Amino acid sequence: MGDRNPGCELDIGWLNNVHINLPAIKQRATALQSRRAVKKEWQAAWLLRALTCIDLTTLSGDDTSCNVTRLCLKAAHPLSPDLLVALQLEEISEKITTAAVCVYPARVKDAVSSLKKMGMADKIPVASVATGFPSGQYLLKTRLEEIKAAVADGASEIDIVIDRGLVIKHQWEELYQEIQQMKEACGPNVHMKTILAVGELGSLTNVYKASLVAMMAGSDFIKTSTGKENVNATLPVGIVMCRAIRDYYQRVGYKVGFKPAGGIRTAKDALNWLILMKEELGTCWMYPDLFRIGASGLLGDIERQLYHYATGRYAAIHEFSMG
Ligand SMILES: O=C[C@H](O)COP(=O)(O)O
Repeated sequence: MGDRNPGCELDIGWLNNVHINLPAIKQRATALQSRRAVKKEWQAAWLLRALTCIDLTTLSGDDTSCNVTRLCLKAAHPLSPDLLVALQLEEISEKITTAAVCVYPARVKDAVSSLKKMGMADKIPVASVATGFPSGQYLLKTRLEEIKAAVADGASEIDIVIDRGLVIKHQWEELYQEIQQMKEACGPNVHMKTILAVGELGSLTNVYKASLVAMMAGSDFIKTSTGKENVNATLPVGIVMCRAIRDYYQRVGYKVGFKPAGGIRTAKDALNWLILMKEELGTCWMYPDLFRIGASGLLGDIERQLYHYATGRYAAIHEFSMG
């Protein structure tokens, strides 16, 4: 990924000048899904692009070094050799990896050592969730320590969660300061993605304001959800966050990345998110330096659709090495 977002002063006036037109956002989300059809070789190319933007994730209570190793193997070799041949991609197979792996802080060492053993540590970054994921309901001191520990163990990307209470109570100054401290805890070389947990923020207006505060405080990416809320990544929320990113870019001059995450399971979902990026932010936001999809269960369906494109038939999900 490129430079880090320097952030800017907290601008409360900007926050107070926000109006979200809910029916228009919903209409736009519906239109995005129906207007643009990506078919045949274009669909295969878009699915490959989506694959390279995935933060391949495991965030389960029963994660062990074994399934983290398997995750890393899958991230490094997401498509089977047969499928790569069928797609005529064998010559560039080393370029076809997921964007990162994403794990709990306690599993960072496992992921780093697995990738090192595969010779992929320089190519696939390890992202760690942190700051009391998924709730964020821990003392700030503990949350900051968690970031530092994950970085010390080798994480080069940190996905922080915010304290949703600060958004619900409109404590923008406190939110700004907490995120700034988290950025500082990440150190100079680590990219920070800020998870807003949009399903718990109460309104799209709050989503827009929280997006702006997160960017003003220096977040390199803003991310929709932890995957653990009742409502996770939805297109209306994505539109609002992308417009906040666009507004921030126009005013501050820095391109912040976007990561939808939570409940993204199908190739069609992935295409819809890519369409949203293209239409709302433009093609430069369709690459892993500015776009990630956080997903634990998406890769299997992308593989399945690519298999169908290459062979004309569908394979069962269990025919692939990991769904
Ligand atoms: O950060 C990524 C999310 O936790 C993934 O959510 P998911 O398991 O619903 O794909």
